[in-house]
Amino acid sequence: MVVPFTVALYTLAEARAINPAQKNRSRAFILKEVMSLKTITFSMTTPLIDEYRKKASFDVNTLRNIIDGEEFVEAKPQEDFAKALAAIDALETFDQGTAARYFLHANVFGSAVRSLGTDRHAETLRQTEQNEIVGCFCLTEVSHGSNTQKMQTTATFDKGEFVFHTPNIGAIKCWAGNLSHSATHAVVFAQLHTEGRCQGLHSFVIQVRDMKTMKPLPGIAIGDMGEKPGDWNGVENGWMKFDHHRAPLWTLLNKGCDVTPEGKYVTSFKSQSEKQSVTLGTLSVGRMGIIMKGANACILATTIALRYSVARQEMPVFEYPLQQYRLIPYLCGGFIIKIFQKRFQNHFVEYMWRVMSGEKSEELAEMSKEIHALSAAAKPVATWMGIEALGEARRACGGHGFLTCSRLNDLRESFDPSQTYEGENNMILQQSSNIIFAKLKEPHTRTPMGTMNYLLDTPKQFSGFSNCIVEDVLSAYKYLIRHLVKTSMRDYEKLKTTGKDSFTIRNEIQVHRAHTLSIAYGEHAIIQWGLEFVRDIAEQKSKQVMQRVLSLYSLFVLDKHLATLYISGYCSGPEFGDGIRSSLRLTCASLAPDAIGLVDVLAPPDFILGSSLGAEDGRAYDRLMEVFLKHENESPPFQKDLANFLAQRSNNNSKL
Ligand SMILES: Cc1cc2nc3c(=O)[nH]c(=O)nc-3n(C[C@H](O)[C@H](O)[C@H](O)COP(=O)(O)OP(=O)(O)OC[C@H]3O[C@@H](n4cnc5c(N)ncnc54)[C@H](O)[C@@H]3O)c2cc1C
Repeated sequence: MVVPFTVALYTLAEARAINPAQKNRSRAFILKEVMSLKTITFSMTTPLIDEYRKKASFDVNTLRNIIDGEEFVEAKPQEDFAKALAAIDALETFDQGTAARYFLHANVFGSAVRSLGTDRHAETLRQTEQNEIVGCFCLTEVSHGSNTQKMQTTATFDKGEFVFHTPNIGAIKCWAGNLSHSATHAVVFAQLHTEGRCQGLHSFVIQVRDMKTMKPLPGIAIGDMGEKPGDWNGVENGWMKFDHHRAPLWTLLNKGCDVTPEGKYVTSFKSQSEKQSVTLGTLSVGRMGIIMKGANACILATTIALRYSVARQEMPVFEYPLQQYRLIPYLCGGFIIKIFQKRFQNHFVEYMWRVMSGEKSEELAEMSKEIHALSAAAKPVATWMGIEALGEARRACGGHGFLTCSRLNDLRESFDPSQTYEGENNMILQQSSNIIFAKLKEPHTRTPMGTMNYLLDTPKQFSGFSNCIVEDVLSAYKYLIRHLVKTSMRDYEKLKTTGKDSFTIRNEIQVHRAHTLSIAYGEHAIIQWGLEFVRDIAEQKSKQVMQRVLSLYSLFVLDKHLATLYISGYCSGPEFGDGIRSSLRLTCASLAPDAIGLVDVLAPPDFILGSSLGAEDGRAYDRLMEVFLKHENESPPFQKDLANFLAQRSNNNSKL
């Protein structure tokens, strides 16, 4: 059974409850089709694409079950959470807007209340889970997004209540999905003022609309931010302005801190930064989900472009090695990022389970930091690859790729903001490197998920290739990461002597240093977990093809670091660089016969893919003609005027 699609029922039912029909496509229809996926068969109507199917060295159904099967979602005790995430994964290949709305309500709003609140928020949580209320998440303000410390909305203790206020235009909350028309409740981040001083950024869960009239409560103004491209138009990204809005004390999400009825601030956090990192740690949930968007973007892009490439006659353009090189690595990226995200999600579900069970161990605190570092590194790595894949796929389909019916431009627009929300990619990479630097000050770097275990090792320089190219790639990454840690820290220490503050110094060591370090850390973890997954595959043909899929992904991402590897002294002379690049070309060519089979493993059914170029029967031209013929309108009125104008011009010219 294929987990993500069969469990779509769960999400679709839930999502429909909170999402007004934004589109004409019927979700009930999708659901019916989705449920029939278990018995999916190919229609075999075009000899050309079927010839390519026959070239696959593995069985598509077997590999599909290995990659996407039920056994892949291991988190049995927390099945509902895992299923909900899997269902969102399925849903967003069809419509990111609906998926985002549901995710924001159930996972971002819900998780914030669950992880930052306490028993007194149990009723809000129950209402969220039962869809009795609709939630949104309000962090960003008009003049501040990435720099969360500078948020200006205030929540001031006054006579046993909090008074929420927006001091200026720049402090208006904005971008919150679900807010414009639907949200009844919001998690709001505001500077908490009590005992005559600001206690820093805190989170609150407040009601924002009357449940019956759906009008904003007194002291709250809400509006919509206007049109956006792609699926995001239906997401209701809204703005909210407070004018001395009063809310009860229990609205403070009070894990680790509270305000007494007398207005006294109490906290068990040792420092502001500890509190800040716990408060914002809730964003990891969103980031983890967004990693899957990177995989989905790669899968949708290459499904469309590779199927079209084999249909593009006379000689299919697929046969050009450059065309293969432009697409197959992204297909491999789709597989490997998906594998990584599923494992990460299993860890995360386990972590959440332990937190909810009340565990307070040092190991759990370590895990929280590691989840934060890894999600902040892997989200940029995955989403950048996904957006690149969609751009390359659009170009690889030539002019027809530009047509709306290819869906590639729509997809690119819809996936684009994944680079920005839940932490702008470049910004959150800083969080990842900061955690790595802090970890390096400890006596050992062993971590619960094992992604930092190697940080204190002394990696060796390149001395020749082994018989496992992925291991070779991992060795190069370890050296690269060590080099980037050393150079970043060296520059940090140097800048410290100039008297600059740590915020400035951290910003100044990003280019070619900490920024690249976080990317390399994320890529290393993705490859390492991919290797462990592939090693465990028992069925030989699937294992062999997945070894090549992993090799190609690993070589493709490492290739981008060659210059830094040479600068670092890891290698000299052409052997290493030539070796990596020739392996890259050879592995890509070796995967060409398997490419269409691999696409079939992860491709959604046609009605979800929604592309004339990428349909599974390979009849791209017939489908294009269907679209062309739909636009064969009655003659437009201006044609008559045009004919008159042309006749007049011709008369005038003949008189000259
Ligand atoms: C479709 C969409 C949905 C969203 N949904 C929500 C939501 O539901 N709730 C919510 O609260 N927010 C939401 N957001 C807002 C989003 O989280 C912010 O846009 C994001 O955090 C970036 O903040 P910003 O837009 O203020 O950019 P800025 O912080 O102004 O950044 C602008 C640019 O400057 C760079 N920059 C900033 N600081 C630094 C630095 N120190 N060093 C180097 N470069 C820097 C950034 O990398 C970025 O490229 C959404 C955004 C989008 C596009």
